[in-house]
Amino acid sequence: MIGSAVICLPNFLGNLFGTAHVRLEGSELVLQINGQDRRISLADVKAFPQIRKGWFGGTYRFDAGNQSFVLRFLSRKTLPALESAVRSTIMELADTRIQNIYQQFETAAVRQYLRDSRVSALDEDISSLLSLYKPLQAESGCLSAKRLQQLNILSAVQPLSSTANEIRQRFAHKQMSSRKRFFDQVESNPLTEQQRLAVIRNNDRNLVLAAAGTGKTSVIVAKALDLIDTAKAEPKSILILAYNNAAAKELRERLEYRAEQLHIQHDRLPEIQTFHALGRRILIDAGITPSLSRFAEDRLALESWATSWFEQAIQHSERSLKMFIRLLYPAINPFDFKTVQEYEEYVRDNEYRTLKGEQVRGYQELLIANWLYLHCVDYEYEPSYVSKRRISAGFDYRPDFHITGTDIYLEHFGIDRAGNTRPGIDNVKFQNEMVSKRNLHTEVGTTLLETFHYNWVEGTLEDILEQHLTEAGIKLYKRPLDEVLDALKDFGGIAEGVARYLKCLQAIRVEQLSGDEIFSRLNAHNIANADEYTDLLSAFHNAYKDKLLEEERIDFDDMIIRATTSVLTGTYRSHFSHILVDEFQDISRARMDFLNAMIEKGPDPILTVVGDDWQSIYRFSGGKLELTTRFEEHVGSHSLTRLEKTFRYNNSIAHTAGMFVMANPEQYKKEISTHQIVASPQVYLMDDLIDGKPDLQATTRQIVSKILQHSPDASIAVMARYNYLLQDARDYLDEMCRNSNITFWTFHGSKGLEAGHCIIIGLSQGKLGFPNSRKDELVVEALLPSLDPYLHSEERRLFYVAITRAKQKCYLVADAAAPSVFVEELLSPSFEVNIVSERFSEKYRRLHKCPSCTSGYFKKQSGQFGEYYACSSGNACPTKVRICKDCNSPSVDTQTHSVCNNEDCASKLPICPLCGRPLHERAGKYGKFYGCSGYGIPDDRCSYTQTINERHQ
Ligand SMILES: Nc1ncnc2c1ncn2[C@@H]1O[C@H](COP(=O)(O)OP(=O)(O)OP(=O)(O)O)[C@@H](O)[C@H]1O
Repeated sequence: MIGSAVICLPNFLGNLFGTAHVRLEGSELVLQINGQDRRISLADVKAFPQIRKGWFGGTYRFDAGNQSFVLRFLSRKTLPALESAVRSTIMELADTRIQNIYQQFETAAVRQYLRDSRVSALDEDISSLLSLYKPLQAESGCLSAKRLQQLNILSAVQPLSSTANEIRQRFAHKQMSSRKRFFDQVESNPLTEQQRLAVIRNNDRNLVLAAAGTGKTSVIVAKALDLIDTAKAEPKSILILAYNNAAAKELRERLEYRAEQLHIQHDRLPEIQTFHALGRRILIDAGITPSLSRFAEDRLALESWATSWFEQAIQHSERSLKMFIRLLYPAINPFDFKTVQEYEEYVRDNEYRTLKGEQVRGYQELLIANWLYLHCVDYEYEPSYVSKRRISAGFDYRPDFHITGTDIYLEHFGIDRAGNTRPGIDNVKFQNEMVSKRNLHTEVGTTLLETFHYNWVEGTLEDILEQHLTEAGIKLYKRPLDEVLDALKDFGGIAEGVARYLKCLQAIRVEQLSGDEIFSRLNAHNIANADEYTDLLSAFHNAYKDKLLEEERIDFDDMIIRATTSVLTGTYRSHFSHILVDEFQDISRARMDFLNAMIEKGPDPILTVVGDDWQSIYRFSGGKLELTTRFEEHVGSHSLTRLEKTFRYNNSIAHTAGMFVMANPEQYKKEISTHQIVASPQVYLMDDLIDGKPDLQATTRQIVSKILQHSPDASIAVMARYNYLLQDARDYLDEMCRNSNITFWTFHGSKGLEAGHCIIIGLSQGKLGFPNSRKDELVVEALLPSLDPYLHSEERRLFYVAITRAKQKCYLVADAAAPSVFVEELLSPSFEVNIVSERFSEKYRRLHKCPSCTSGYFKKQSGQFGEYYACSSGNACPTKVRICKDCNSPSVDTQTHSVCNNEDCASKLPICPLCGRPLHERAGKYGKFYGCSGYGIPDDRCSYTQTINERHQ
């Protein structure tokens, strides 16, 4: 019986101090303190109350809820009756309490996947229940057999923090069998065990980590339908977020089709939205009518607005114009390169164009050229010197600048104040060459003006130029601003700057950077002129925001940012209890903030994200890979499910692509198994040569016709890093496309697609090669989400995406003379690539290897004077190479001979040590001798001669 009114009064001391009395009313203990009643439910007490009788009366102590109570100076006479009544009431409550807690446990951990957020509260309840009733287990008759059993179960699972995983496994195991029929039928093929687990696991946060072709879409479809089929969630409370419209459409179609197969009605399907569409709807719900700016969808309109903004900004202000010119190219300091290779690759892959439009070697040359142009000084860059005289072996003397119409030359020497050269350059040799150049000018009677790297470092380069030229009698005038602006437009400088600053704007918007943050990011990346860039970018960003405000429009970033604010401020209330996100590896900071707001303000939702860290390729639009690779750190505790069985491609493609992408230690390690098993490599490496000459068109056509010959219905994708290569391919394959299934994808555009055969072209080194390693994007790079430090990490993932589009065979077409570094990596036997072309053999590669550059190879080119070899390091390479007259291989100049690189030929052509022209055998009155072939050249006659065995002049 509950409800005997028992009262325990204070004793005389209690009365004196005005202490409480305690009474039991039903299942409530009422403490009367200072005339006020305080009611405590005995269903909340954590342990039996303790009484103590002392000299000054009884003490009553108990814990309830989160509070402990100690009542003193109680009447010793009435205390035992109260204690016994309270004790019996607690015992009478045992049945209900055990049942309640057990039910809570059952609901949270047996009928559902145990959520992390439930563990600690449940653990606490179970632990107080056990401490209260466990000791009474032995007292016969106290508890029913059922309650005893429940108590035992609760005792066995305690503490939940340790047993949670086992409990979850048991749950998953049971679901596997009870939901087998569903899992077998929900997709066109039975789900794999991993896919089933991804559906079953409904922790607060769930990460489904997949690889290409492992059925991520299948998992999302199955998970949504499972929630509906089991009535775990109302369709309206499920939200699926797709990366873009195309992905949302595909998901919608697949979901509708599968739902139909399962007889789930069309109106019982969840919402599939892109982040933007949802953001827009939230804003509408919150009473804001968002009109999308035309800039968001019309790239040309944005470019044209940005172009006129920059033109306006610079055409009336000399300061702004100069700043624009100065910032157009990154101020790279050659002394900052740690290795020669780094420097060579930098020169190879980057372009500095002067206001006159010519390409120069580096930033300091650019400054000089532009300074001359701005001061109306006509010049030629790296002209042939009046004499073909050599300064060093294999290299004609070409001074940096010649002032047109004069005999004045300008050399910019790369040394610091102490006379040191940049790392990797032989200091002594360089100093000797400087002396030789000076001597040559003296000998020939030309004027040499000198500037130095340290002038630039000290900020005096332009002053010194002015001083030298004035002293040399050159008149300097300021070129009118409109002429300079026209020059900028003519060589594409404005367009180049605008394109880059628009990328910066995108990064600033998506990362939501303030002016201070822009500056600190640029600074952290050692960008020279960071303060000027910050001013320029902040002004550009403000102008953009003003433009949107003026037109009362928003852009895509606003949609998400403002929707997040609506969720956080409560103007929009989220009703989604399950949020599923596709392509999580490319999620941006702004999108994650939006998700966090939906979680914080929503009805305790479960978040499931599906992604593949190997396929994260959208950093340029804000993709923050670390949210996936460091999920625990950023998002919190979660259940992880890996999808490692791929249905798209065979073990050969999986092995090559997987090993390649995992070379970066920052990527998750995965063991990919494949549905299709083949015995031989299906990734083929071919060169682009036809009859020994590079011919990409003919090579691609040849591969396509071979594929069609074997399987006329084959689906073929021609893929490249850049669109322009595909544009060409579309043209030259036009005819073949008419009767066959050929598509053209950029690597980025191929995401989510597949074809039987993939032909990957453009795998060369260089500026438009792959991987892309241009430094002019440094400012953009600094503003984008941080990148893992592994070299070319994003481009590596891009290559992984490209290779894994192929279901059967993947053909890599590379420039054998200067293959992409990725192709060089794939040459290692551990990749098991089928190397079709012998041009990739060690011997052939040695034959084309440039002896002066670390990663340069000689490539045959055609020019107005016929064919010639050039080193792939471009401007960075000082080597002079000719075509060997005996075997057509590259032949490299030394001081006295041009020596064929082909070890089987080893032909040696004697050349003139003074001017590098070939020596011809001649007959004289003292016998045969070699004479320089430059003897008959009127303007630069070289009369060098040499006896056949012994040299003399
Ligand atoms: N359990 C399965 N059994 C057989 N085939 C499956 C299974 N799950 C998915 N597939 C098939 O595998 C192919 C790839 O699936 P899906 O498009 O979902 O992969 P994905 O992981 O999204 O690929 P990617 O990341 O490359 O875009 C589809 O043709 C799909 O039907």
